[in-house]
Amino acid sequence: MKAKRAPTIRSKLVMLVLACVVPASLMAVVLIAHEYQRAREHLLFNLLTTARTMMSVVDRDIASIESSLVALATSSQLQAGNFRSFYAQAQTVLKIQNSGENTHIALLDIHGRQILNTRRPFREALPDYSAAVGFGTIRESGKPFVSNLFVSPITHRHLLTIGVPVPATEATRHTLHAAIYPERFEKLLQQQRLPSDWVAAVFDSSGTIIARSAEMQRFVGRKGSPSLLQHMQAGEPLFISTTYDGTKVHTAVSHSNVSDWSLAIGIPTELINKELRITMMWLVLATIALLSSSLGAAWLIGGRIAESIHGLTGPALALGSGEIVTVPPLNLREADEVGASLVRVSEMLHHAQHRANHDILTGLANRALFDEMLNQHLSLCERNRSVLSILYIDLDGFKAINDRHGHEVGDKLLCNVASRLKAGSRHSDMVSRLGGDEFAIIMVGATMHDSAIVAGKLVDSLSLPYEIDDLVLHISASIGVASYPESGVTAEILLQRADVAMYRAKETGRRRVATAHNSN
Ligand SMILES: Nc1nc2c(ncn2[C@@H]2O[C@H](COP(=O)(O)OP(=O)(O)OP(=O)(O)O)[C@@H](O)[C@H]2O)c(=O)[nH]1
Repeated sequence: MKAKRAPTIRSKLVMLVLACVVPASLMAVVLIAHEYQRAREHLLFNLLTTARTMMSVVDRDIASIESSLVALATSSQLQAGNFRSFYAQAQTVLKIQNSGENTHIALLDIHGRQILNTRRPFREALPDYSAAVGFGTIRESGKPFVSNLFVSPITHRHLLTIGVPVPATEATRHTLHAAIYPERFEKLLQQQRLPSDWVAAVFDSSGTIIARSAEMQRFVGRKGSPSLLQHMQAGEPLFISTTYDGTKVHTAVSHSNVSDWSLAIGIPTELINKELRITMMWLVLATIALLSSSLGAAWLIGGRIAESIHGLTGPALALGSGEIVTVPPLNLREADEVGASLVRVSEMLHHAQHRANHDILTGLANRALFDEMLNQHLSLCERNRSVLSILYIDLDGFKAINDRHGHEVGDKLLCNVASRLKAGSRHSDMVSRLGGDEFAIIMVGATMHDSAIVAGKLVDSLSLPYEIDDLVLHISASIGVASYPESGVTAEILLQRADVAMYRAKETGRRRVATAHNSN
């Protein structure tokens, strides 16, 4: 079965970025949605409060007209039946109230006929509109009455009236009416300075539009949309209605018990949602930008880290093969620390290997390395049909130095001997200390004759005086020489032959060289 590949540093960093950015983005979406919901509720509350405020403004206006009518109804001229003077008085009241062209006053007699109308000259014949202005209702209830919208029989324009009974005897009871054109309420709505997206409209009790804060002429006299009327009839203060052209509108309605009118304010649902959509779009764009830049950075950083770690592979392999490792700067602290450890370990390994194969005192190869190298060289000699020789060296009179001057001096003497042996042999020769005061040299490519000459020179060199710690010491050396292949073909035989030759050199007077083929 194929082993599952471990994830790379890059993929881990990419996952880290995703783990950081994605939850943060989701959290932002939730917060924005929550904030939007809160803002929407606040907006709808404002919508409803404004609708109620505006309805009360309209109510106040109606009340002010009504109180003016009530005051006029008590006029002495009217009571005395002096209609000409009353006509002038009514015009003065309208002027004082600054009602302009939008409001007129009409007086109806006991039969509902218009006696006077400030819109027309006094005594001019006037049409009958008693049904529209609620003449019968006022007479029956004796209370003020606010009419619905109707078309004036005089001006043929849309009109509303507010009527009050005139206190008098049953026989002379009149009704007094203020005729108001819808523009008066349009003006009122516009004075409220609604935000540009908001539209307010006043509806009479039949659901007909009396006034509108925008596009008044297009809508006045029309019924509200079926959806709007349905919600209004159900008495809902806040709802989503649909306009004639199918637009969804968040609507707030306030109903007046004074006039039985309603005031509705609407704001297109689309406008409310648009804001959220724009915020969400920015959030998505910001998330994409953040995610791409973070992923790009993660990819780049991951690549650099991977590069630094890959830089350790070569040194690690070199360490395995026992080489001394060098690690270049990897531009990542952790990787540099691992690299430094690899270098330290390789040095420790190297020292351990050196200690295992070398003599601690003199630094020369020890017996183990001597045996290993001798066997290797013999194999090569056998394959290449070449020759080698070994010199077996034993110092003469070394014990006496030790006994007389102590081991410390003896040690220093051994080190001096090692130096002279190395100086007297070739670089390709291997000098080793076999133990105590015994040394051996492998001379690759050297015949018995050649090596005996070198051995002779070494005997001379080793016999020169040694200056150690203000002492001048004298020793000599006996050397046995054996050669491959003439003295033997194995390491054991060659070494034994050289040893025997060395002993013979000692026996025959020391400070001399003896060759194996002479002695065996
Ligand atoms: N200072 C010192 N002495 C050592 C060391 N290893 C062995 N020896 C001494 O070297 C001496 C070697 O003994 P021998 O070979 O009999 O000494 P020698 O006087 O050279 O005798 P011959 O070989 O017969 O000439 C002994 O006294 C050992 O204690 C060492 O590492 N340091």
